[in-house]
Amino acid sequence: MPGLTAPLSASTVPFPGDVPTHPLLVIDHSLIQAHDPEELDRLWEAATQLGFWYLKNHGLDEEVARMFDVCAEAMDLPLEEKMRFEIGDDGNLFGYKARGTIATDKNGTRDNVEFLDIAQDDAFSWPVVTHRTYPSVVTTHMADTFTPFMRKSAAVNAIFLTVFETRLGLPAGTFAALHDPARPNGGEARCIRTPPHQNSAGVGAHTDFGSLAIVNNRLGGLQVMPPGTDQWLYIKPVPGYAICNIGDTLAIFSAGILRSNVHRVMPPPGAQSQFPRYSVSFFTRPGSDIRLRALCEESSLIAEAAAKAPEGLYDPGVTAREWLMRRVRNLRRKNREGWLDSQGTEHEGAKGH
Ligand SMILES: O=C(O)CCC(=O)C(=O)O
Ligand SMILES: [Fe+2]
Repeated sequence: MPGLTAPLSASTVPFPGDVPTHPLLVIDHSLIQAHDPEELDRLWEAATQLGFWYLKNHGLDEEVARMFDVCAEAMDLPLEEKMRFEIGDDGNLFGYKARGTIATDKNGTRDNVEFLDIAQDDAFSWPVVTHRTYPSVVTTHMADTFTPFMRKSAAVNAIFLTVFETRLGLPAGTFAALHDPARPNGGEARCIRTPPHQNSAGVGAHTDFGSLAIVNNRLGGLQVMPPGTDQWLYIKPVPGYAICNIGDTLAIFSAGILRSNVHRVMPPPGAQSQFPRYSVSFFTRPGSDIRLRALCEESSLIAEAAAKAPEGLYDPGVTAREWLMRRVRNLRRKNREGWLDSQGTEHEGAKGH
């Protein structure tokens, strides 16, 4: 009966209490800024053990709230308008990624998520276009929503990078130079929308391509597999907390000392599955022309770690741009050759590529 029960909404249906979750370390950004020694130790532990942590007191609440609103509005644009900005199969990532274009497993299962990826370079150079143009809602809200969200998120990540380079024994400013926003780079904001009532992975198991991610979630679905286990654990969204993680390019620069851990996005658990799921992320990535390699000459700690690692693991022989494009190309279903499962069955999409 109307009035007796409050209407269900995504913000009032809680994350269920009976699914396995990971108790991520909680890092207080204001204590990191104040160089609190214990907090710096905890950040280092989080970054090297799991590669994921919660971040509180980050000062991004208003910017993130605006991003959720504007991203929902942008995703509501007609599909044909969004498709004018589709990223295609050549390895580009900035723009719109339609549902069903990425394989979420080796059998080529189609993903069910839409992405809108907006380059940091475009947001920072706005209204000058550095890489490309975007759907109308993004253009309308670049200056009041995307640019401030990215500027603040980039500043948070810049502080993390300073902490990490100190701990790694790198000369001051090494990571700042590798991620200099003044030179073209792969940094971006990403909005993701998953429709309600799904039963397969939205984003398949992956490690992030770049250096650092800040993920903002209201509904569950993000899962992490702790090292040495084969169990997926949910990362429960906590109001006011962002979820931060290390990506592959920081793992490469540090010869694996900083951990880029596997994760995926499943449909929201329990009653939350009846709502569309939105997430708002920011990714810091290296300068496009930076050659990816462990920074052995710059740090004896990294040199020691690299010496123990399998040959070539932290020296992929490509620039950050080539690395990103290769990883994105490999995700697209159209570029995956021979959809062969363990029975040798060829799946749709295999031919002609
Ligand atoms: O939507 C999320 O919670 C995380 C998305 C993610 O892992 C990614 O975009 O790399
Ligand atoms: Fe990710």
